[in-house]
Parts: sequence; C-alpha cells; structure tokens
Amino acid sequence: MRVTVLGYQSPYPGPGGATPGYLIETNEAKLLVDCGSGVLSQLGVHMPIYELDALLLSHYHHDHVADVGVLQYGLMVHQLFGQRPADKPLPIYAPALPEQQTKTLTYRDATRFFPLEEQSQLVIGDVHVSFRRTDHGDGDPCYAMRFVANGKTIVYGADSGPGTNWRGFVDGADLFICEGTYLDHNRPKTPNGHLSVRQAAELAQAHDCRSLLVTHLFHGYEESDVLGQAEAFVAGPVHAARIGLQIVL
Ligand SMILES: Nc1ccn([C@@H]2O[C@@H]3COP(=O)(O)O[C@H]3[C@H]2O)c(=O)n1
Repeated sequence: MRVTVLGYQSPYPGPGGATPGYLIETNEAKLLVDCGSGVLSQLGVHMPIYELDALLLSHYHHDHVADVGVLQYGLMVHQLFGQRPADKPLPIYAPALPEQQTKTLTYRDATRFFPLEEQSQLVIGDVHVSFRRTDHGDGDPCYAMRFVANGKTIVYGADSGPGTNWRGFVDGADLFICEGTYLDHNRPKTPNGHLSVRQAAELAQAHDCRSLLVTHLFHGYEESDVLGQAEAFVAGPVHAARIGLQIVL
C-alpha cells in the first residue's frame, strides 16, 4: 500500500495548502480518504481524478469535505468527455448521519452515496476497510478507518479526542495516521475532540504501532516542533504530514 498526503491542515488551508485528504493506493484500488479544501488540485498531481475507485469520508466537518462538490463536477465532466464510464458513479462511503449532509452525495451519474455505520465492512479491490467511531463532534459520528491489504495495515484516525476506544483497532498497525491538532503551547485544558501531537505519539506507542504519521496540523506549525513533541513514539519512524509526502508499506 502507498499513502500520499494530499492535505493535512486544519482548520483552513494555509497559502498553497490543503485540509485533510489522503490517497491510498494498492495494485487494485485507488481510494481518496477525506476530501478537504485544496485536495482535488493535489490529487491531480498524482493521478487523473477520473481513475478514483472510491471516496471515503470520516465525517462532515468542512475541513474534511470542502472539495466534494468540485470532485462531483469534475467526474461529471470526465464522463461527458468519455474518460470515465457514464454508468460508473464514484461510490462515496460516508456516515449515515446527519441525514441532511448525505443528501448531496449522490449527484447525477457522477457519484453515489453509500451509508457507513460503525459495523460496516467494505472490500474495495484488494483492500478491506473497517470502521471505529471516534470521540469527535457534537453527537454526529466520525469514523476512523482501518485499511488492510497485502498483509499490511493502515489506520486513519480521522478526528479523534482522547475518549476514543482504540483497543482492537489500531494495535500493531504498520502505519497510524493520527491527528495532532495541538502543540503543547495551544493545547486546550479541556479535551475538545482532538489530540495534541504529544498525545498522538503516546497513543501510537501504547498501541504498538510500527510507524506514525502525525496530521491535522495548523499550517503555521514548524515541522521540528511537531517531530520534537512526538518524542514518545520510539517504536519506528515518525513523519510530520506535509503535502506530497508518500509512505510505502
Ligand atoms: N478550540 C478549537 C476549536 C477548533 N479548532 C480547529 O477548528 C477545526 C474545526 O474542524 P475540526 O476538523 O474539528 O478541526 C478543528 C480545529 O482544527 C481548534 O484548533 N481549536
């Protein structure tokens, strides 16, 4: 499996930047995971957008879904150009709630919505995907995703506060893509559905992950600060997200 960081910033893209979006590729599948602001333009750097096999959305906060509408327009146009079969809508797997948010995910023949619940299990090409609800949001679900292919496991933690139950989901992952929204200096006293970089590293270490990609960062953070505050993770390589970063497992 190969992961490409298309966007990782929050809550908004810095100059030339992008909010969360990750391309996960195997021999048989090209999956876009979240589709934040600026992600579509970064996706085109790596592949034609009409070759995507599926889009998976963790939740409906703007920084994770802002480019969905332009992706739908793009696919519609590529169908008109004959580059994508007119009868092959892109599946969008996304939380079933809130229902209002799901209404726009089926768009003409370009995309089709498939509801996700925590028990959902998907097989897309050679990739098996399962889900875990995270501690995030105001009552609406946010799902972390576990991707297994060719004997390797990637867990995308989505947005997740310290109340998430990771047991049996992230343990032993070859790569944990974990949010680290805060550095020590701006970490709120009361948890608010997010982790700090320090907490992300402690979590990955406690669950025997083999490598860590810290993401969901403010665009102004220094990479050296992110890596420095991820010191608790010593089991393997630590990466600070940046656009275009690729990790091959
Ligand atoms: N106290 C807060 C509240 C919000 N935020 C940022 O705003 C974003 C809202 O969408 P999100 O995906 O939940 O990520 C939040 C933080 O980046 C933040 O950094 N600190």
